[in-house]
Amino acid sequence: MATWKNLDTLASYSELKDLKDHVNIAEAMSGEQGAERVKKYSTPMAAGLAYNYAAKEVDETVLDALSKLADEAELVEKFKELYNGAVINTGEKRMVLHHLARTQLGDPVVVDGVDKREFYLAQQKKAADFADKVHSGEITNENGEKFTTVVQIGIGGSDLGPRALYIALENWAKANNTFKMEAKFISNVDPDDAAAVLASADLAHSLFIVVSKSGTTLETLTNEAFVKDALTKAGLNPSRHMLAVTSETSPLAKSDEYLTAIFMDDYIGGRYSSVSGVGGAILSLAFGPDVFAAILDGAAEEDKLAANKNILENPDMLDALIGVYERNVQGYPSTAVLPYSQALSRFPAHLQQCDMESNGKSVNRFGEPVDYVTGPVIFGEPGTNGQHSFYQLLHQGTNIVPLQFIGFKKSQLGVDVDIENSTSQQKLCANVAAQIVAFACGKKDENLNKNFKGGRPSSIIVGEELTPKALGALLAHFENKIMFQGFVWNLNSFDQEGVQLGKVLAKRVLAHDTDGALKVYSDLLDI
Ligand SMILES: O=P(O)(O)OC[C@H]1O[C@H](O)[C@H](O)[C@@H](O)[C@@H]1O
Repeated sequence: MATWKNLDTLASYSELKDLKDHVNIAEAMSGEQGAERVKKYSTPMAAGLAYNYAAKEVDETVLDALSKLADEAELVEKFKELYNGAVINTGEKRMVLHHLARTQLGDPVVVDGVDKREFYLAQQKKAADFADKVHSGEITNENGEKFTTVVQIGIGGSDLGPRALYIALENWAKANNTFKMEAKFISNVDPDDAAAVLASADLAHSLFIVVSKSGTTLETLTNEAFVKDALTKAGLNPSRHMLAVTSETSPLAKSDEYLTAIFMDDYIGGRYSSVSGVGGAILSLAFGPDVFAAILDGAAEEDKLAANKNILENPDMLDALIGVYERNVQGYPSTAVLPYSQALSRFPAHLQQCDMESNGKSVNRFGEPVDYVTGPVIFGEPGTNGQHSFYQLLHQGTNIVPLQFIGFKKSQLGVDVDIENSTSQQKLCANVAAQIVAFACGKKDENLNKNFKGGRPSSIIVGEELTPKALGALLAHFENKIMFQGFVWNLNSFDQEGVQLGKVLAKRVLAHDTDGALKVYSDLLDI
């Protein structure tokens, strides 16, 4: 059994702290030495991706210290306990089994006589069979016409991951003839969200997936009622247009108002649920079950790498440890995720939930306050758009923000033009290469307003093309990174008590049970 200790009790952490400002990245990345680093500091990921950390503030000494930290914090042992079914989510007293939805890394995990791997596979099959029947026209609307659009109703983990993955593969599926149905998403309780999506959809040919693990989320239940109302007003029978993805114990599971219900369980957290029916139903309907299976394959391959004890061969753990060094030793407050791929436009938003809801905590897994900083603020936008927006601060602002670039050699659609001797794809890739060096090395200028200090660390995940498998690997990489960081910080990364208070107060406002500032704000907003 691994022992769970606070980071500041570990000897290897004291050693690591002595290495503050150990590497001058501006120097290290200049000239021949820089060229050597780019070749050397790269480790393979799944699906042909590579994690290149040449522009991070590391060298052999820092890597050695990080390796000692990984060993002392027993990161691989803790991961093993997690996938073998230990109660890692101490706050909710639950196992954490999202890896099991894509691969069996360890022992069978059996609950009440049910093998959980079998359960997840059965639900995947249920989603796949349902999608096949919709595509073949076995399941149709009341007039016997095929459904053409699928709309997911969900929020948080029941929206962000599936939406990011759908957007990531929409063009790829079109280019590879696997595009089956257009997908849309309704998440916000803002009525303009549902109204706008419904106005853009052909209701008679639309399927709606109500996705809520708990089956009690205010926004999702409200939007479900909103959609049912619209369907009824259009003379359609809602129960012929809706399916549910939920826990077997949730109120939605008992309803007979759905075409089918695909189940998840308490052991897959919302923000880790894209690989369950939460992502499986919509992605199988939109692109076909094989595409969803390929995402799972990519994730499974990455998970296997995450079980490797050698940090140089475990890109997820290495990324996590470098992040801890940046946060706890260098004191950087945030991390930017910068995909140079329009297809990944919602991926930073998904990671924002995944990371900040997991590791945005001030008490350890035993409920005791910790004396060190934990999860960073995560934000990001695709490049090159971000360059024309917030990169000014990243280059010359007073805070150093570590950067996580993602780039692909090929575009998904392959439609391009050659202008001034380069294609758009080449221009895109040229920009990411330029940014890494600009951030790391800077440029001296006597005019301080034009001076770039450099010393701004970044890493890049590089791939051939954003395929379903590469996307699965990318998803798992970040999930595993967040998990390892939670282990280092001795947090429970798998509950989210911090979202509760606001919900409780909102209920009081709606029940007109307010006083003090809450009452005045309620009046101000006309509630
Ligand atoms: O899937 P649901 O139960 O509807 O939950 C949807 C979301 O709401 C909660 O407030 C949590 O913050 C999220 O982690 C969760 O993904």
